[in-house]
Amino acid sequence: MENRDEKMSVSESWQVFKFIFKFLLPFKRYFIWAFVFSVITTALASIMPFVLSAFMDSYLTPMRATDQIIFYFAGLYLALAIINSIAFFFKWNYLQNGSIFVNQYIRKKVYAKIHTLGMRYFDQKPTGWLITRITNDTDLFDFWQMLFNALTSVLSIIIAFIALFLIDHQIALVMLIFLPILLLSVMLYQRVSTRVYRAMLAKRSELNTKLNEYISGMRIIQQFRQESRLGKEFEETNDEYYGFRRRVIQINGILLSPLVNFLMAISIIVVLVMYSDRSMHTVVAAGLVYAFISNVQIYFNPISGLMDSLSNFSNGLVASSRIKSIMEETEFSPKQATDGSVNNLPTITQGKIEFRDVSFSYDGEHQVLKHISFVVNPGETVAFVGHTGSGKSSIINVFMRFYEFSEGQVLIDNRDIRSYSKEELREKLGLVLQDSFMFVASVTDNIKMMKPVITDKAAKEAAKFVQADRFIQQLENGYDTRVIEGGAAFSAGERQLINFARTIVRNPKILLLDEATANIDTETEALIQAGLTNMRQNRTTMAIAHRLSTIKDANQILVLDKGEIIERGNHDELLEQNGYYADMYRIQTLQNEL
Ligand SMILES: Nc1ncnc2c1ncn2[C@@H]1O[C@H](COP(=O)(O)OP(=O)(O)OP(=O)(O)O)[C@@H](O)[C@H]1O
Repeated sequence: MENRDEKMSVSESWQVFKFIFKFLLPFKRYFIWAFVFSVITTALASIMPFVLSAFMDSYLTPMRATDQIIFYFAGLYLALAIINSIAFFFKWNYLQNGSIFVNQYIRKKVYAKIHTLGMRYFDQKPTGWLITRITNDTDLFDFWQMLFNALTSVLSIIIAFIALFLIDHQIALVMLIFLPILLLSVMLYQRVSTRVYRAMLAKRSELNTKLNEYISGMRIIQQFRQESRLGKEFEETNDEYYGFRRRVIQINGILLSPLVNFLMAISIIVVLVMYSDRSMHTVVAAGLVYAFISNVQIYFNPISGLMDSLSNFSNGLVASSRIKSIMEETEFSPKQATDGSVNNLPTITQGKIEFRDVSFSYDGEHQVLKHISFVVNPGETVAFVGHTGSGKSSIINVFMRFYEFSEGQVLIDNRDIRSYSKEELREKLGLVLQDSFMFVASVTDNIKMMKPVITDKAAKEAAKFVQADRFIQQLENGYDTRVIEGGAAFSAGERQLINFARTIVRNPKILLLDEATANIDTETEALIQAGLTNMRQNRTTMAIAHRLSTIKDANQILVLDKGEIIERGNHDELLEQNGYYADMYRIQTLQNEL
């Protein structure tokens, strides 16, 4: 994706620009006001030297300037300076606020969009890449500022030129010669700086991706002593990033101000030479020379700003093209037929589940589920067993609507799963994964998942129900103990118990247990098996388990192999079949005995 940074065609840039404009429009009034105040400050900057020039030429000769005249000119100059400062204050405020609002708005939109995307999208995008888009790229979305700066720079040049022309049209026309040279330097700067700047941004994105990977994988990194290798890798990327940053500084240092200042110095010399030449034949008013030179400065000064704006503009376009690609992403989370409607939505009352000839692939090429069919009656438990990678979790992924399936039908209470609203499915399907994520909040809030309708009492009851109460009571602050990010201070088993409570407090009709007891030691497991049995009462359950002892009592056990069901029946029936399940069971029993 970063490689897209290299070059954008004109039509691509235009598309991106149109896309950007949609986000800028709601905030246009900030920029219109900023522009109005900017016209005032620019005009005043050009006018103020005239006041001084008039004073210098008319009164700066012996005995001419009376107290009253000095007072009059000083007052006028001061009044203009005050108006200028006030106008500058408003210009600055409108501009900065407008930019902040645009950034805030686009970030909110990108974040909201990400929530509509399906798991398939997240499978493909590194987390660090996404974080960079939402944080850094949205910051580069400062188009109003850039457009504004470019516009006011041009305006400033035009006003200054008019002033020069009014003072002395002959010398003013000579000043025009500098314009193509200035434009050439703008183009040169843009070409050189954009390339380096983009490379720097790409490195920053890479750095974020790496950082995210390192922090999330810290445990494995430490376990396998990867610190020094990854440290070196990080250092290399970091060095490269700072290398590009230094080059950006060097380019700016050489091209941005010094070049423009140098050209300005030459033009001032030209002005002085021309005025000197003129003074040979006629009287040259010093005040006018001062006003002219002041306006020459106003004429040149915006050029560095213009260079900067144009360069930021093209970098912003690249950043925006990446934001655009997220906003136009169509890898949505699977749609429900009832999306958008609020009335007559069906509800799950029984909890009957049926898979009819379901096939599924993550990438559209490799089928990971092939013609899966089974029925689970309300209140019954179906268990999936099989080798690693045989497709057990994929059945749950399909059922949870994390991914769209291509063939067959999934039914709940004899209705197509797509006919239920997302909210109904999230409410009635309780998923317990192998490892559960905990949020930075109290234990109670982690059970309630910040849902206000769930009372503290209900949260505690749920914890008791799944046998989590005992360990929570032993925590320093009991249910009020604050959980640190990810629940790192809890054991995996403790996190799992809280997860059980979190699931059960919502009273789901259907339970999905994906290796739910894998992280719990045998002693704790014995304790919570009772809790799990309670949880399963009056609920339809789909359970995945490697330890067959935990699913012996399931009404139905489906044995999967390479995405197909190869055996089905209850524990006794499967032992009788003497196939794959019976083998697995014998091996596990033997291991336990040993
Ligand atoms: N997000 C994904 N994108 C692409 N392929 C995937 C994805 N998740 C799983 N797979 C592939 O689908 C197949 C089935 O995986 P699944 O996770 O369903 O197996 P499983 O039986 O649950 O395995 P385990 O017991 O190890 O959890 C595997 O070949 C796996 O590589």
